Formats: sequence, structure tokens, C-alpha cells
Amino acid sequence: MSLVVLKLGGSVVTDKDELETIDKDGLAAAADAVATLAESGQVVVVHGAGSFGHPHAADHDVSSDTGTHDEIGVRAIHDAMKRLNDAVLDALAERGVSALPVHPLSAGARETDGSLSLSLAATETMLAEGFVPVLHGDVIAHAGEGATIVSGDDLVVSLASGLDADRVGLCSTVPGVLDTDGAVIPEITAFADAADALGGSESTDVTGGMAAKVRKLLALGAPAHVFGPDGLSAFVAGESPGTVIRGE
Ligand SMILES: Nc1ncnc2c1ncn2[C@@H]1O[C@H](COP(=O)(O)OP(=O)(O)OP(=O)(O)O)[C@@H](O)[C@H]1O
Ligand SMILES: C=C(C)CCOP(=O)(O)O
Repeated sequence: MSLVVLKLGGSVVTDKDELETIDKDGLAAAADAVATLAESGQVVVVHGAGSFGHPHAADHDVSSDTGTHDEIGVRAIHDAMKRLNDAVLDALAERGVSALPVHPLSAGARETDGSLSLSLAATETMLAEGFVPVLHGDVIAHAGEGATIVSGDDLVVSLASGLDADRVGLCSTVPGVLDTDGAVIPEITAFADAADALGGSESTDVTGGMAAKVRKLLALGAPAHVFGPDGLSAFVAGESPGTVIRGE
């Protein structure tokens, strides 16, 4: 059975400019897409943080490489992500999808050099038992740093390579990676292909926005599709909307 790893960007399922606010239409469209995918194969969903995780991470000065030992801060970030995860699970349940949470804080850690080790046991067994695991960007224990942020994009890379996914999709608010004229770049095989146009994110984003996304996906070793909400149904149908990022 084919396996799809799909990331729902925080900018799709939340209103990134309003603290802890769900984008109801964005979440509904994304949940419809997951429901369609789940009818014909296995799906792992990962969602980003949007206006839930990022503002709390910024408040506590935590990023992907700057950590904290303050458990109050760690819990504030994690609890916000659990609230968003609950909303995603509810939207999937309303569509008859047997979705279950996997919270990265309790399933992985970073080593001193920042490399992520994520246990796949829960995710693999859920898939084998017919569930749809739903992971999310989170805060995670980091050797020598306390706890740092793990982005949904990092999780997509670990999951797609560890589970040998057949297809990888990242749905953001932009229709793909854009060039300096605002046109979608159809294919990226090296960072230089898009470097001039790549910036961070327009909203509070402690994990680096599109530039970081492209770097991580180039390291994946399998093609990954970056597209906007309008490309969701094409991705679900097996097409190749937006930008495909192919690492070496
Ligand atoms: N060249 C570019 N092409 C497309 N988007 C770009 C580019 N440069 C910067 N960006 C910014 O990157 C953002 C997308 O990255 P972002 O990390 O915010 O996406 P996301 O995965 O949907 O959100 P989250 O990180 O909350 O999950 C766009 O909204 C845009 O502001
Ligand atoms: C800020 C937190 C908690 C996670 C960030 O995940 P992302 O939105 O996928 O980059």
C-alpha cells in the first residue's frame, strides 16, 4: 500500500497573524484532502505551528538551535501545539478519518550537533493498524541545550526517509517556491536554483520559513512537492503541483 507523508503548513491551518487562531476554511480543505488520501492508502500527517507554537517559542527565546531549560516555557510551547493538534484531529474525525496524535516531545530528541532522532515505533504501528498518525512541530529535548524547536519540516524529512514514503507533500500558503518575479519555480535541485528569492517568513517564524524548508528538503534524497492550498487536490490526485525539490 502506498504511503504519503503530507505536511499541512501552519500558515494553512492557522491565521498566522492572530494568536492561536484556526483558519477554519484552510483546515477544512486540508482535512478533506487527508480524508481522500486515507481512502486509498496510508497517510502520515504533520502540521506546522502557525500562530500557536511560533509566538510562544519567540516569547521564550527558543528556536531550532537556541534552547531553554525553563520547563514552564517548554510546556507553554508544547501545550499550544497540543491545542492545535486537537483541532486538526477533530477536523479529521469529523470526516471519518481514524486520526491519532504523536507528540514529538515524547518520541524523539536532538543530539549535540542538532541531528534529530525520532522513534518511528508509534507511527509505524498506528499505520499498520489502520490509523492516521498526526505529528506536529514541537519543542524537543536537545543534548547540551535543554529543549529546542523541531519544525514540522524536520519531522517530514525523518518520517519520509525512515518510513520510505512513496510521496511527500508540503502544503503552504504560497503556490510553490517563488522566483524573484513571483513565478513558481517548477523544480529545484540545488539551493542556488532559488537562493536569490529565498527569504524567511512574513510572520513570526522561529524555524526559518521557506529558505530553511528548501535546505531541509534538498537533504531528503526523495522528491518533495511544495504547493499551496489550490494545489492540494492535484497532489491528492497524484499530480505534481507547485515546486518539486529533488536532492542529490
Ligand atoms: N522564494 C519564496 N517563495 C515562497 N515563499 C517564500 C519565499 N521566500 C520567503 N517565503 C516565505 O515563506 C513562507 C512559507 O514558509 P513557512 O515556513 O511560513 O510555511 P509553512 O510551512 O506553511 O508554515 P509553518 O512554518 O508555520 O508550518 C511564505 O509565506 C513566504 O512568506
Ligand atoms: C514553533 C514550533 C513549536 C514548531 C515549528 O514548526 P513549523 O511551523 O513546522 O516550522
